[in-house]
Amino acid sequence: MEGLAMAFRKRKGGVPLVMVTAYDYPTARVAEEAGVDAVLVGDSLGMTVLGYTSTIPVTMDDMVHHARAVRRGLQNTLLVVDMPFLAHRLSLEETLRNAGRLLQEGGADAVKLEGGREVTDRVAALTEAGIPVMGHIGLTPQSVQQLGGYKVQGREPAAAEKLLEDGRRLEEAGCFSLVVEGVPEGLGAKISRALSIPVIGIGAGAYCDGQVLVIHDLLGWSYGPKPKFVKRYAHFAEAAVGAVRQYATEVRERQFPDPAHVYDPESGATVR
Ligand SMILES: Nc1nc(=O)c2c([nH]1)NC[C@@H]1CN(c3ccc(C(=O)N[C@@H](CCC(=O)O)C(=O)O)cc3)CN21
Ligand SMILES: CC(C)C(=O)C(=O)O
Ligand SMILES: [Mg+2]
Repeated sequence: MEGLAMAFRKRKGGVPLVMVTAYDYPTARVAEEAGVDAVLVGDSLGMTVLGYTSTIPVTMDDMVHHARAVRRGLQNTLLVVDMPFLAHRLSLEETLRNAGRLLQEGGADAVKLEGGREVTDRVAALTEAGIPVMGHIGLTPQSVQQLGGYKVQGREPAAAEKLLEDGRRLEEAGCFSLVVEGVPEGLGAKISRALSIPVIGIGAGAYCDGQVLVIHDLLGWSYGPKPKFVKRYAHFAEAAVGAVRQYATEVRERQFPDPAHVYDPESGATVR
């Protein structure tokens, strides 16, 4: 018996790994029933379910709250929870305390944190403390103010080389897997080939060891930005508006509730 994160790490080189975000009990149930390999409680929850325009306002308490709901919806699926803005930036001690909360209170199997070579000391400390860490480089949304928007990263050769080296150092520091976001397909391929841990891409092309998408994006239930890498597999927002409209019409036309949805229905329409 070994941990889910270590089992995930070993699956590099096989069938591509599938990760999807979840933010609450129903999205977790959907992910697990669909048979994904890992679920991520992403700090993207700030945008998808809390209505913020970035991930910056998301707090540790937010992450714990949503992780607990997702945990209740999962049985055997690896649960990774994002460290939110600054949760791993203040000190080693704060980093350990925050990651510890995600495991102890949130029920996470592993944490994910944004950053390259500048966070390898924290990756090593967490790993030594028994906390599996997934890295995240490239388009790192917590640095949106510095990046000047959600822009593709690593297009210049020097920037690409730096990201590749960041990946190498994160693996060396102990990451069991690495998310690479928003880079040209060739760089996603190069990083995946260079590392021995699974590289999970989002907007990083077809040659990564796995893919991750925000569940609201793939369900067609997002209201925020629409990155090029998103493919919609359903149209939930449209379907939901249609359903609520129909309900409203039926109430206004006294078609709902009908006898099937009433206790001890009266026999005639004359009661009204
Ligand atoms: N719903 C949702 N899906 C996500 O994938 C996601 C979030 N929210 N929130 C956090 C970050 C933000 N993400 C984003 C947001 C926008 C773009 C975007 O519009 N990118 C441009 C690239 C422009 C360029 O060429 O540099 C695009 O057109 O795809 C990318 C990633 C990814 N993450
Ligand atoms: C998109 C993934 C990688 C993420 O970090 C998030 O959902 O917050
Ligand atoms: Mg995130």
